[in-house]
Amino acid sequence: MAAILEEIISHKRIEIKSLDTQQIIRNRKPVSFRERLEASDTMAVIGEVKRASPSRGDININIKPEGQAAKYVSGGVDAISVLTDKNYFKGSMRDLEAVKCAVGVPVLNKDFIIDERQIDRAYLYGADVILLIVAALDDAALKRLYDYAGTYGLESIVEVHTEAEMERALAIGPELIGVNNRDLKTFEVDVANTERLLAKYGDASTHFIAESGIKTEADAERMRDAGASALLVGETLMRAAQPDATIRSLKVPRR
Ligand SMILES: O=C(O)c1ccccc1NCC(=O)[C@H](O)[C@H](O)COP(=O)(O)O
Repeated sequence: MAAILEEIISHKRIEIKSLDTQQIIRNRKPVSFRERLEASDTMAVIGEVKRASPSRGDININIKPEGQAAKYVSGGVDAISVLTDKNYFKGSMRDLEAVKCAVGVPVLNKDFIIDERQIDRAYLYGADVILLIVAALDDAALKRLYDYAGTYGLESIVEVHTEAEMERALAIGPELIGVNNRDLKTFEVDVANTERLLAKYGDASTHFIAESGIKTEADAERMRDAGASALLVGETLMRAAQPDATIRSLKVPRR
């Protein structure tokens, strides 16, 4: 595991000790990102609320998440990702809740999930989708957490960066796989990683989401041509003067 991921996960182990295991009333039906993606004739875009990151430091820390989310929606975003980790990304579950209250599109709880209680919390705060990072989980935990999210009707994006992780992800038959272009060992970002992995695995019956380092319409076209049907975009939108216009430019027609 990359050193930064190891460090984040060891903080998560401490964080989850104080998570409440209260009984959760399952009376909310999550909004499906997969259905929206399948109905779209353009590249789907997940806009991310990302105040800061380990690789970039502060990006836009004083942002109002609900205001940023509203700009994303006016650009036609298909889902909104909210980074809720506090220590490394300066986010919170309150950010996610604020976004959920402000928009109707699916909301992704972007965090480092290693325990069922984090999934309970994601549902409780209004998430529709969660992220499971293959590099942070063994096979048994990956399957267990994937299935557990499904009991709430939450969709999971199963994130990979390497071929070995792709093999492990495909073994559980997920509907959504995120291909991260960021190497967490070096922080190097290269959209060619999606091209490389999808040249080998692009025929699998799943939806591929290209994550990280996407800036321009040309990047979106490259990701589409590689076989991705969605993009996850953080820093570019957080720094954009007009995020709505940037989103429109990334929603390139599907082939
Ligand atoms: O962004 C980081 O520095 C980072 C470091 C360690 C673990 C995860 C990290 N990023 C999470 C993400 O996956 C990105 O926020 C997401 O893919 C958007 O990336 P970008 O468009 O490049 O901001």
